Amino acid sequence: MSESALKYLSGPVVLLGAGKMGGAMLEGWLKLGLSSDHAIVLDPHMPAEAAEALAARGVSVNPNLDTVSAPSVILLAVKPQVAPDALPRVAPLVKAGTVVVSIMAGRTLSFMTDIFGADAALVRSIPNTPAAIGRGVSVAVAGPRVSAAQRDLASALLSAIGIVEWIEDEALMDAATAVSGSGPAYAFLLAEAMAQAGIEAGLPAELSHRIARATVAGAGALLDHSDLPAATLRQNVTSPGGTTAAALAVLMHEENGFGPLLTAAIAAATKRGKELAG
Ligand SMILES: NC(=O)c1ccc[n+]([C@@H]2O[C@H](COP(=O)([O-])OP(=O)(O)OC[C@H]3O[C@@H](n4cnc5c(N)ncnc54)[C@H](OP(=O)(O)O)[C@@H]3O)[C@@H](O)[C@H]2O)c1
Ligand code: PRO
Repeated sequence: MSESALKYLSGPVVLLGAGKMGGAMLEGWLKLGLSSDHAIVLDPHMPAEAAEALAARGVSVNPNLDTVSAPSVILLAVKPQVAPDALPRVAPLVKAGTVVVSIMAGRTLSFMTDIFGADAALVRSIPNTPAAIGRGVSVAVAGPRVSAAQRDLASALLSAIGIVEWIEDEALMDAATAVSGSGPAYAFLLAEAMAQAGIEAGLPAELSHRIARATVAGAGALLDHSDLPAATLRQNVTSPGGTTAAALAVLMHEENGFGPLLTAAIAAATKRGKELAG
């Protein structure tokens, strides 16, 4: 039900918050066939130029809410911290048949139920920024009122920006957010840190940045194209007694290596997700 789900919606898709992630999702939907006259963006401080560019493509930007007909979907893409102010404004738009999909980190189905009511069909999800090139990863959990058709529609909206993994247990969402939601930042940090380390090892700065970036990107592409486990791809780089083995002895140190460091980082992100729950 992917493309046709977006092409033949009965009501509009309302996007609350057209920032980095919401904006990338809107682009994905329009590319996959959502008619622009079925797209409504609510983002009160959007720069005039961006609002005009969307309006020129037929998207309705910040219309009077009284003129909005029963939405098929409302996608909540504001920051979790502004949710208590921003969400009640769209609550009256929720009608029978509307599915509300959140991409807010931390904010729980229970938090949304308090705003939209116990009868509302609610999905909590977490995408990531490779969504901007259609390579996102989204993890999603459906609330009890979500019908099979609404789950398919939420899947179609999230599939427009990459792959979707549905889970049944909402308690896993903060850890999933820490791994895939925040995860691209860890990979970008790896490229930054490798470039800096190369400079400290004597490489000219520009060369170091270029080869570190291309190496992280190339390794990601190889991981994507290969059927081999990541550990095998790593072993394929590692000649016995060679240079990689010397580096990995540092990076795979049981106490101070990458493993315990990432475990601590992901625990910190998971904890922050719980704090944002509200
Ligand atoms: N970025 C990520 O990697 C990522 C990944 C997964 C999930 N998320 C989630 O996605 C959500 C958005 O994150 P983001 O990175 O896209 O942030 P962002 O770029 O700041 O986007 C949020 C947008 O909402 C707008 N906004 C603020 N108050 C609003 C209101 N009352 N009504 C409507 N729009 C309002 C903001 O406008 P102003 O700039 O004018 O305030 C901004 O355009 C967050 O909940 C985050 O947890 C983000
Ligand atoms: N970006 C959001 C944050 O940092 C959610 C996951 C990625 O909170």
